[in-house]
Amino acid sequence: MSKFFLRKEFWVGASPSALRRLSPLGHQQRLLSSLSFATFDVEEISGSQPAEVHNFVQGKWTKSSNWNTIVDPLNGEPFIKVADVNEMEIKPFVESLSNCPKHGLHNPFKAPERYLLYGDISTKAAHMLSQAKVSDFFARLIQRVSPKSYQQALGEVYVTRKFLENFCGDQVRFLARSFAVPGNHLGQQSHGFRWPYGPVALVTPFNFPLEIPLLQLMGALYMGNKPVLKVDSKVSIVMDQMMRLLHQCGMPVEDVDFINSDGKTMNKLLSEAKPRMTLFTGSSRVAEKLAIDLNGRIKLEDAGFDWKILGPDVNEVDYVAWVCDQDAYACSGQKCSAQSILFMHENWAKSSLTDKMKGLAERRKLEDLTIGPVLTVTTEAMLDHLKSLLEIRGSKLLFGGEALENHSIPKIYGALKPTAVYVPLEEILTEKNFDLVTKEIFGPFQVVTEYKDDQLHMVLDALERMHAHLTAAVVSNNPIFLQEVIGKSVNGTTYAGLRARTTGAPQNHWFGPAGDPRGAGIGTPEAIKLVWSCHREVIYDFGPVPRGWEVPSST
Ligand SMILES: N[C@@H](CCC=O)C(=O)O
Repeated sequence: MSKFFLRKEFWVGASPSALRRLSPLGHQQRLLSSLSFATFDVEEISGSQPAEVHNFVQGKWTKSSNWNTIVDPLNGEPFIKVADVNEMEIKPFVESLSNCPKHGLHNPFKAPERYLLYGDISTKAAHMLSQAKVSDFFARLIQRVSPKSYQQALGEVYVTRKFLENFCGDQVRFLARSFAVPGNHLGQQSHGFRWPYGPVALVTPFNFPLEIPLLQLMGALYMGNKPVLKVDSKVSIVMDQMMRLLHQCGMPVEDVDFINSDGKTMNKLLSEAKPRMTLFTGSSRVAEKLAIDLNGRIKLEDAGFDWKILGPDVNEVDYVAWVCDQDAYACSGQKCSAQSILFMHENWAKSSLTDKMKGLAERRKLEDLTIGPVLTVTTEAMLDHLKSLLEIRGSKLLFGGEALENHSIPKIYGALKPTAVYVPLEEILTEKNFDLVTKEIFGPFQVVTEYKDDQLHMVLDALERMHAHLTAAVVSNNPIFLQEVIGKSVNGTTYAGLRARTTGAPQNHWFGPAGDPRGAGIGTPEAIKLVWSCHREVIYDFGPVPRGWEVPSST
């Protein structure tokens, strides 16, 4: 088949056969019947055969009076119908959440067998995800709604599976491990327990349709909470199918509610059902609003204007250029961990690094989704931002800076070539430019700058002035340099060393912002315990009362 035909077929409607070619399983049949949990064949979803996303509440799948139509990000065809709950329809969700007591569905003193149940559910779900046809189903479904390369989508499924494997067997109960401290007298001992919040809410974004909601959802459940889950409607189809898989793996149907609605309805649900804790992953703007609306009962994994600093020691230029390319442009830059600014030591600036980055960026193509639609920023907005940056004295376009061509990505979404713009460090730091330069563009866009040895303090000043502190990379094997930068910065997930990156945190790395008491984490046992449980201390004091004890004088 000619290249031309492939390309054309791609834009005219992402036909099932063209889409199938994106997956290495290729023409191997994905029989719907062989995926007992799935309600559609992922390759067949199209304008003429739209898939449906339902809600799940009080143990049942439900529809609603309104349907929200999601368009195919590759061709604008309305291809998914989401049952959209409106403000008049939230009652069952409010009741369901309100039925869960503050002490949760389980805790160390109540239904401890449920810790084991969740170990079993994790074992089964991990096993299902380890089957090629199941992981392919989810990888392709992710690609359909949040376009990224097959490898990136499969990576998301892999992280999810590994996470589930980490919490098989007794590992869920070990999350609720308590400790004891001897008391002051015989019979007294203090015990610290991990306690659930009870009814909780979980709101997750479009960019990791499986990894973020699943990891957080399971964390919430492991610790004994009852969550209501809301995923960005553009991608909630993925968790609709995952919920079905979890039910098959033995998850009690009363344990999780799943709602699709607009933000206003969700806000109403939260204010009426009063979850004891809400985990929000998404934009800082919404995060700040929710923090007020929910009186601070919230944990956040919000935006990141994530930085990478290349230290004075230049080594492995090809490798470092490749990591920069992945960090800035994989998933079209739509990772909260994406590299937004690169501070290069002048030694790197003299190397071939930026040329190599340009070469790598130019390899990316829409055909395999190594570059693709930007779901929350339009092409125009990205080009306008670029224009404003190019007005700064001394700035220049390094590469990209143009809209993608020959595509049918709808206008509501962005389509930009991987872009890097150089802005001088002195200019970044000015009062006038700082906010502009450090504005996060959730797309394939990065700022590059350069510093000299005696300007490291200016780089550190820039880090100090930034607002979000999610991921960071310090690319150097010089321990003194690393010490200086790590000691004077705060980002929650910081990679250090020649192979440092900002993205691609697997389930075994804590991932989350630091420097904010509301900061949440995802992935590790520590993240689960911090986000989804609180400390409860039970102080046993059995006696005996000392022989001969007498009532003392009042104090
Ligand atoms: N593992 C993903 C982030 C998941 C977000 O919570 C990354 O490293 O970009």
